[in-house]
Formats: sequence, C-alpha cells, structure tokens
Amino acid sequence: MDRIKTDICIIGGGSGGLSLAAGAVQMGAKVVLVEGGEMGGDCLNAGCVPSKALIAAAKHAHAMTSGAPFGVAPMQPQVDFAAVKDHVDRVIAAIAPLDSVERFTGLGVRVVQAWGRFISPTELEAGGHVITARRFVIATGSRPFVPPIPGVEDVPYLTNETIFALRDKPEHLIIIGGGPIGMEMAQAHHRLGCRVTVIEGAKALGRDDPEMAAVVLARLRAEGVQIIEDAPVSGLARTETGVEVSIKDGRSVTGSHLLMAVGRQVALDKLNLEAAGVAHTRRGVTVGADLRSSNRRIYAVGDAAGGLQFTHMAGYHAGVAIRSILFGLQSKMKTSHIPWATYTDPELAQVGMTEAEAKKAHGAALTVVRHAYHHNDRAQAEGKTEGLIKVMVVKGRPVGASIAGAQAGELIGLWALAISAGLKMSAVAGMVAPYPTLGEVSKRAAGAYFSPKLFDNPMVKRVVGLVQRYLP
Ligand SMILES: Cc1cc2nc3c(=O)[nH]c(=O)nc-3n(C[C@H](O)[C@H](O)[C@H](O)COP(=O)(O)OP(=O)(O)OC[C@H]3O[C@@H](n4cnc5c(N)ncnc54)[C@H](O)[C@@H]3O)c2cc1C
Ligand SMILES: NC(=O)c1ccc[n+]([C@@H]2O[C@H](COP(=O)([O-])OP(=O)(O)OC[C@H]3O[C@@H](n4cnc5c(N)ncnc54)[C@H](O)[C@@H]3O)[C@@H](O)[C@H]2O)c1
Repeated sequence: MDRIKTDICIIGGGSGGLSLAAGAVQMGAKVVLVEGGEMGGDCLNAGCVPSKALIAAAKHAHAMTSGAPFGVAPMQPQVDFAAVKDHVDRVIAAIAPLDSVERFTGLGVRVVQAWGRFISPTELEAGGHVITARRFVIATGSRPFVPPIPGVEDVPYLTNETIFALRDKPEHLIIIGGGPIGMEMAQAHHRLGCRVTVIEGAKALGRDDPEMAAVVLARLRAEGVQIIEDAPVSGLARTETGVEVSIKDGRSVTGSHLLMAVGRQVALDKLNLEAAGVAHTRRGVTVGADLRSSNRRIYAVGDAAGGLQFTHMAGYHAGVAIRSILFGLQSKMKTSHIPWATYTDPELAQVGMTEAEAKKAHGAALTVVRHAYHHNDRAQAEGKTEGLIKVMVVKGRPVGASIAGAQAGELIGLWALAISAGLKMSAVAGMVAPYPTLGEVSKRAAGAYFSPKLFDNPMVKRVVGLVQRYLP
C-alpha cells in the first residue's frame, strides 16, 4: 500500500465534496478526493438533474393538453417514453464534464476512484492507498431509505437510483411517500401519460406550510394524480401484473410499478467511523455548527451532516468548512436563510420560518402579509393565477417567506437575500420591479405590510390634509 500525504482528503464527489475540492485546490491547498461511485453524486446522476429534466419533458406534454383557454386547441401528446429518457441522459451528459475526474484532475485535485474507509483517527484507506490528511471531510451523501414493510423483499420496486433508467412507460405507477421526490415524480409521470397513485402515511408535502402545500395538491389532484393521505403502508405483495400495496386501514391499491420515496438514509456504512472516533446517529455524522465531528480533524458536509438535504445546502456547507479548514477561521453555519423549492407545477418554496413556526417563536409580535397570484397582471396573462405569497414579519424584518405558485423557486431567492442580509421590508417595498412580472408579488406583499400604516392611518390623512391646505 502506498501512502499519500495531503492537506485535505474529501470522501465523496457529490455536490458538497466537489464544491469543497474545487474551492480548496484553487486557493492553494493539496486536495485528495475519494469517490467510489459516480462523480457528481446523487444530484447529477439520480437526483436534481434527472428529475428536473423529466419535469421539463412533462411540461411540454402538459402544454399540449392545456391550451384551450388561450384559444389553442388541445391535443393528446404522443409521448415516446424512451426518447424522454434520452433527453434526461443528454442533460446529465451535458453537465457531467463539470463534475468529472478530468476536470478535477486538471484543477490539481488528486482523485482516487475507490470507496474510502477509515483505519485510524488520522488515516483513510482507499483503492490500495493509505491517505493521511491534516483534515478529512465526509461528504458521502445519502441513499434512498427502504422501510421494512412486510413483503418488501418479494416485490420489485424502483427508487430514485433506478427510476430514471426505466425506458418503458409504467402503466400505473404507485408511489409510496408524498414528500418532494414523490410529488415531483407523480406529476411528471402523470403528465407523461402514466396513471399515478401516491400513498402518503401522513400529509403530502408535510414539511411545508399546509396552506401552501394545499395549492399544489389541489392542482395535482385536478390533473388526475390520485393522492391518498393518512395512509401508512402496511404490506406489499407481488401480483401477476405488478404489485399490490396494502394500507393500514384495510384499503389496497394495485399497480404496474412501485416507487419508494419515503426519505433518505445517510451513506456512512462503508466508512468504518468507529476507527476514526467519529460519533454519528441514524440521521448522520454528529456535527456542531462548525461542521466538525467528535474527531476535530474530521468535518462532515451535505446530506451526511444530517440536516437539510439539498444540493445548495451541501454547497453552503462546503463554504463554511473551507473558511475553517483553509484559514483556521471560526466559521459557523445557520439554517434560517436556507431556501428550498419543490418543482411541481405550481412550485412550492420556503425560506426561514413558516407561519406556524413564526407564531410559536414570536407570538403577538408577528405580522403575516399575503398577496395572491390572481392580483398579478402577468399571472393573469399567463393563466397562472393559482397561488400566493406569505411573508412573516417581526419588527419590520422578514423572518420567513412561503410561496406557492408559478416560479416560486425563482421568486424565493429575493426573500433568501432579504433574510440573510437582514433587510427590512421597506427595502423590498421600495424596490422597483419590472412590469409585468411575477416578481411583483414580492413587492406587493412587502407593500401590504405598510398599507395599513399608510392608508388606514388617520394621522397620515390629517397630515396630508394639512400640507395640501398650505402647499402653493
Ligand atoms: C430524486 C431527487 C431529487 C432531488 N432534487 C433536488 C433539487 O431539486 N434541489 C436540491 O437542492 N436537492 C435535490 N435533491 C437532494 C440532493 O440531491 C442532495 O441533497 C445532494 O446531492 C447532497 O449532496 P452530497 O454531496 O451531500 O451527497 P451526494 O451527492 O449523494 O454525493 C455523495 C457521494 O459520495 C460517494 N460515497 C459514498 N460513500 C463513499 C465512500 N465510503 N467512499 C467514497 N465515496 C463515497 C457517493 O458515491 C456519492 O457520489 C434531490 C434528491 C433526489 C434523490
Ligand atoms: N426539489 C427539491 O429540492 C428536492 C426534490 C426531491 C428530493 N429532495 C430532497 O430529498 C429528500 C428526500 O425526499 P423524499 O420525498 O424521499 O423524503 P421525505 O422524507 O421528504 O418524504 C417522505 C414521505 O414519505 C412518507 N412515508 C414514510 N414512510 C411511509 C410509509 N410506510 N407509508 C406511506 N408513507 C410513508 C412520509 O410521511 C413523508 O411524507 C427531501 O427531504 C429533500 O431534502 C429535494
């Protein structure tokens, strides 16, 4: 076994590991990156990228059936499911060079293509090398969680790791789990011509504000996706044509294909963390706000760190860890300004506190302002009038924003900035937004915070009256 000595050894070449590797090597550190699977990790190969590519294809199909209100005769789209998958593969292939071994080697990173395993608190074994590093970073991500439902070992099922490779259109796709994976996949597959049933143990899109989630669920149901809530799955059985899913209350659903979308399991099993003295739980490596583990030389970022599981969170973690690893600076992460979006149509987006969280934290000091999409001229022109924005305000500053509606994932960025920069509502109200854009909903929501103070205020009316009397 040869020995490699380096400044930083990163285990996992997904969103978190690659951001860290690229940043650290370009700032002068010696970096070894250990990746046992595919460069780019989940996001590129089995997550964000293929799912958004599939959603894009589904939007094209949907557009062909929904033009009637615009005077465009609807027609049944002819979906070539295998060609849709070619599109998904092309999108992955277009992005893959950015995450490739060649690119990272070119940047100066030594890439070891093997699974890494700690053999001591300061050494990692990978592909016949023993790597010693001043700092290690665990960026091993997560895998689909498959719950031990009775019968699971006897039925064929798909996960996010296999569904994008499916080239024959499922006749009836049953999805267990109504989280973001479940709902994005449900709408996309339905629009591409599959019958879809979602079986959710609690409430679909249950991590989001229920009022906002309801906007999305109503649309999915109207399009024809069957969503069964409060329905924990109690058993699975193989049938002649597919699978039967039993629900605790005695109901059952039969379909041709089954997708498991019931959450994630962190990928720590190959790492032999005990040898490194790294404490961990089922949720991930135990880290502080500085992302350091119980072994102070070992950090964890991204899904492996056990918090919010998003690509942009992994990238943010990478930045926090780099400040500490490269410059020895105190560096802490927070989550209050991290947005997320679910890319259904309409989209669902959140940053900071939901209304319920803000009420609990701030009580009577909280003001909630709202603006409905149907008051927005662009939304009217586009026929995208479903939805609303809600902003939670304390002492003139936003502490949370929720958006359900067209482009919610794009619109939430403004509120992520406002919260992270500590901007006041007056900054957003004073912004001039181009007309007519959906972005005006943000300005209007901010305006709604001030309108009672301005328009329903007798003092303001008295002052205006007085000034008008004396102005020449
Ligand atoms: C279907 C789906 C859709 C998603 N959509 C979005 C979205 O739209 N937006 C968003 O922000 N997030 C989305 N996510 C979440 C996002 O993909 C993850 O949060 C993100 O990929 C986490 O990045 P990471 O670097 O922590 O881990 P990963 O990207 O999972 O990378 C970890 C890497 O580590 C490697 N590895 C594991 N163990 C070892 C070992 N012992 N040795 C060497 N290598 C190892 C793995 O092979 C993998 O390549 C989605 C996820 C799924 C499943
Ligand atoms: N747009 C995005 O950013 C995006 C998209 C997809 C995934 N992701 C990330 O991936 C993570 C995982 O997504 P997910 O949707 O798999 O997980 P999730 O944990 O968000 O949702 C899983 C759902 O499955 C339900 N469930 C669990 N066991 C069940 C059972 N036995 N029967 C019926 N229902 C059951 C849960 O109640 C829950 O609602 C997300 O939390 C998110 O961080 C992000």
